[in-house]
Amino acid sequence: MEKICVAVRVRPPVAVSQEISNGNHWRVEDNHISLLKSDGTPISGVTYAFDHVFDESCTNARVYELLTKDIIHAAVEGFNGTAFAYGQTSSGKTFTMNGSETDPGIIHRAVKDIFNKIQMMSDREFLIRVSYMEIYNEEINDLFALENQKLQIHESLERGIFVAGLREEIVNNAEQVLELIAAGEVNRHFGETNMNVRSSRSHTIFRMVIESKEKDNNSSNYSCGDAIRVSVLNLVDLAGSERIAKTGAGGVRLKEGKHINKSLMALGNVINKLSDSPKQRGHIPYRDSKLTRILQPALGGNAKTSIICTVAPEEVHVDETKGTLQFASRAKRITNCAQVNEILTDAALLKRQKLEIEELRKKLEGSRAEVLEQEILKLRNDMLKYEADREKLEMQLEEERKSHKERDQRIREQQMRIDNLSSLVTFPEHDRNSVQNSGSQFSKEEINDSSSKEDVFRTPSFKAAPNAFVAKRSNYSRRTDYSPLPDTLSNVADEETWLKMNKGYIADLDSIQMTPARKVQSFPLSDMTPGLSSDDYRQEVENLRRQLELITEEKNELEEEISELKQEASVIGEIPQRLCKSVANCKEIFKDILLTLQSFVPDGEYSTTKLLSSTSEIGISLLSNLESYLLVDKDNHDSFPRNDSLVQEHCKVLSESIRGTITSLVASEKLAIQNKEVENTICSCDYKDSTLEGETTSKDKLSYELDSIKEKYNDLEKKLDLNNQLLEVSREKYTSLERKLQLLKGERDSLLETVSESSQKLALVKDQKENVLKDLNSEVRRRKDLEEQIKQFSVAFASRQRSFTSFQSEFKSKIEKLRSLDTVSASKSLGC
Ligand SMILES: Nc1ncnc2c1ncn2[C@@H]1O[C@H](COP(=O)(O)OP(=O)(O)OP(=O)(O)O)[C@@H](O)[C@H]1O
Repeated sequence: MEKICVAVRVRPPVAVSQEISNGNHWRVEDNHISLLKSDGTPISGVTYAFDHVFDESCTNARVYELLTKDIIHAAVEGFNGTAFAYGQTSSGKTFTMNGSETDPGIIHRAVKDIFNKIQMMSDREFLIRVSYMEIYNEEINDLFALENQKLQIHESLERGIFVAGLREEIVNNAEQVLELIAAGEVNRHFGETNMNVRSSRSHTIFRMVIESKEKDNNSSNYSCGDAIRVSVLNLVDLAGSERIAKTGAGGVRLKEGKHINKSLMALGNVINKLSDSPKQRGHIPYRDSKLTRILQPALGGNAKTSIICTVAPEEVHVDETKGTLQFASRAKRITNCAQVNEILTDAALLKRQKLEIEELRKKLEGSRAEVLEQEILKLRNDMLKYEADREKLEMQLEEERKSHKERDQRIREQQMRIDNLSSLVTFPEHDRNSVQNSGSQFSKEEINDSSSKEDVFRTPSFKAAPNAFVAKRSNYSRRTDYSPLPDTLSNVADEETWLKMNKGYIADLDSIQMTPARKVQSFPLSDMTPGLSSDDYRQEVENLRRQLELITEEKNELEEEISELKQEASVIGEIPQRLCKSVANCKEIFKDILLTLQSFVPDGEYSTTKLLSSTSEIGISLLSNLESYLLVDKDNHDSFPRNDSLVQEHCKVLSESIRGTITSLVASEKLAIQNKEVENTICSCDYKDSTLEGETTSKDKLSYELDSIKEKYNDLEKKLDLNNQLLEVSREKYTSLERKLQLLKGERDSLLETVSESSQKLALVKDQKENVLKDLNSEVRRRKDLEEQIKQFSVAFASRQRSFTSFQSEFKSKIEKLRSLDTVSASKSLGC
């Protein structure tokens, strides 16, 4: 694991635009860069440290030497490498990557350096392919072939991420490459903005694929000439982030600027995520832009990477410069895991073993007897070890076979479970109907929608198992004109897989893993299919099952709540009926009261009769109104709360008018009494006793009736109050019920969402399962090949054993001869 190398380069304060060139505001000291106050002292807290910080006087040669050279050399040795320039517009990215006539840039120097280094490596032969592309407005164009526009990014097991249809030129020397680059530059999108007269309007990626293998010189060493190293070197000149206001972009420039900023933001997001600790990291959004997708192996993957962040020193750019420095700080935290991408073929392995045997044979021939004996012993031991290894391998194979069978079985079981879950997740038709009938808010559209979604999820999109970012080249020697075009576009690995793949692992190719001499590490099966191991798979299905149980529980609870709500609604529905009844009672009582009152009115008292009859009319009409409102409310729940205030108003009017009537009646009563008193004084004394007695009786009767009326009135008022209270309570209940209903609706929606998510997950699991099945099939095929190879090895071992036995007997006889010679010479010397 190694950190990405990050450097910052400050451009000289050139007058790109007269009004914005106003001096230097940054100080560079060693590998630090600080923002200065107006008095030239550094502002505390605005100092950044990087692997290198280059000031304005620094040349491209120095930048190359310190930052990029190692990566270039490593690429020749078989490591993937990426160098890219990042920074705001006009900060010097293109200058750094392409350079000038007098000071060539990184690309130029890298190309020359690669060919120089190759020349020095006389023991290896190289095949170099170059390509040059640009990402313009989120479209990939081939800079070597104008007709290749809008190219697509693909990912395959063999080649990792690649741009399909991109022209690759096989090159033999640096001059040829530089000519090709110059031709490609012509096709690049440049444009003039307020900030830069020649502003790059696209991201460009110059790519070199370096393949090498040892020269076949039949030397008797331990190396294996058939091992192939394949490395990819990307040299990237990004378009600059820009503020539309500053660049003055409009029309085409504005559109370009938007695309540039968007893809740079995606790059920033990827860098942000990668700079988090692996636990917090989560999903890395490589797929958010073409740029991040292409640079994926260089960002947190199997590559050595350097970033040069260019900044403009002027005060007007301070904010952008700070942004660039923050980006650089985050990038500094990213670690990559680069490894030599070496591919060992079967031929190479056999050759290596043959060389070893040859070496031993030579040793045996030229050595003394004891040494020979020791060697024979060693050979025998080795052979026994090989035998043991072979047996172990066979046992492993047997175990693999068994586990494969078990896995198969488990997958079948999981499939059944998934099918069951799928059928559970899909609401049964009668459920849907019942929900709809019971006034549930499941709309037809929603149900149709969910069912249509389900159909979509059922279509599996195949994603193949992962592999590493190296091409399988068992037939390499026969295919020097290897074409970058994909064999099939269906085997596209997903992002997480790719991420895992690039954590330093290299492809599992053919049967390489069984060879002890293999340098590179291979994936165990479980690593090859991250997230798809049977345990994970079972876990996933288990989670889904639990989720489904929860959902079913929630659904049941919701149904219970809905039935409770229905009950409450029916109770509320009855309230207006009850109110209606009590109003009808009130009406009757009111009529009675008025009739009684009228019966007390003496004949001829027109005003009182009129008063009473008008009160009766008003009262009865009010009560009838109230009754009719309640009857309407009974059928129409929506109007219920609105009419409530109206009813209260009517009740108020009614009680006031009744109160008024009674007051006027009491007043007329008093008046009648006064009149009577006056009459009494005028009347003769003879009649005094008898009249007084009669009056007292009628007065008592009247006051008794009045009291009973008052009582009835009070009862009526109480009842009205009660009704009002009831109305208030039912209104509150109605509101709370409505609130509950809203909540339930929300819950139901979220439930539907969860169900659809579960369906999605199920579909995903199905996909994964299919992938696992496919993997398993390929695994079976691989196992078969393996078995075949083991057989071949067994045969080879047997023949070797035979040759060793013959060697042994040959050497034994030689030793015997030597011994007899020794004995003869000893006896001769004794005889002498
Ligand atoms: N280190 C440097 N020394 C001298 N001149 C420089 C340096 N860096 C940049 N320049 C000059 O500044 C101007 C803008 O630089 P350049 O075009 O490389 O910027 P850029 O970051 O690539 O801009 P854009 O993103 O708009 O393409 C050019 O004229 C370039 O020659």
